[in-house]
Amino acid sequence: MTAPPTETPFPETEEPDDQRTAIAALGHELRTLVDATVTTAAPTEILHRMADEVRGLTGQLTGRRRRRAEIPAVDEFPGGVRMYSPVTGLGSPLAPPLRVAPDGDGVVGHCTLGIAHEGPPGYVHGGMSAMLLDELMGWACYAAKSPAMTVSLGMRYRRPVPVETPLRVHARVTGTEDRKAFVTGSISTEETPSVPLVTADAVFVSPGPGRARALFPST
Ligand SMILES: CCCCCCCCCC(=O)SCCNC(=O)CCNC(=O)[C@H](O)C(C)(C)COP(=O)(O)OP(=O)(O)OC[C@H]1O[C@@H](n2cnc3c(N)ncnc32)[C@H](O)[C@@H]1OP(=O)(O)O
Repeated sequence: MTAPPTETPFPETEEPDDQRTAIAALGHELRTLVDATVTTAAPTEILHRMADEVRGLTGQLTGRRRRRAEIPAVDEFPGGVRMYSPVTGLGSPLAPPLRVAPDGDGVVGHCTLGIAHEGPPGYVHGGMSAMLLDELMGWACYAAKSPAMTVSLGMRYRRPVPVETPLRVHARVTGTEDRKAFVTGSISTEETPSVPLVTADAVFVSPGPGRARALFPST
């Protein structure tokens, strides 16, 4: 039977910025590895050797720093840095990562998706498009001073989204009603931002105070 993972907090002497730099450096190398893994033509003996070597490397990432729902010390939640977000996290091997900035009355995100995010050959998986938009629409709610969670998300896939192509994602809150925010979003290429490839409409709801405490006890 496997022993339960031990808690290994960051040493208290480490500055969050130093931790973030190291986390981002590892995230970058892991994303590069993921990209190489899904595009390699290396022979099977190399793949077997790599599997052994990666297993050895994984063994060096000892301990377990986080319990479920615990917010990492390097994060600012809600609305700030999230090092391990699967969308924006510089430390996540899963994230593109999406770079987010304010844009007029909404927010804009920039990223390039790779072959690891492919659905139809040469084009982005529809679930990835939904994930980018869901996240950025959440940022639009936060920018509108109303941190909220998605309760419904409608997607319209108009044209396929190309991989290995710089993308522009946009989102803004179009209206509010009590704790509800109505949000729209779109994905286009950076080259042709006026042509939306995917559009989305969503409803977000800010959890009431009691609900928020129950959902996010670490805040
Ligand atoms: C807080 C910051 C978080 C930032 C993270 C950003 C991450 C990116 C976005 C995500 O991926 S979030 C993850 C996916 N979403 C979820 O897991 C949410 C699951 N849903 C819930 O946990 C609860 O619905 C929620 C906490 C959001 C709200 O529960 P509450 O108990 O506080 O609210 P309530 O159920 O009373 O609903 C409030 C209002 O919203 C309305 N509503 C609920 N679901 C709806 C729906 N599907 N469509 C339209 N309206 C809806 C509901 O009718 C009501 O309207 P009225 O006040 O007019 O009656």
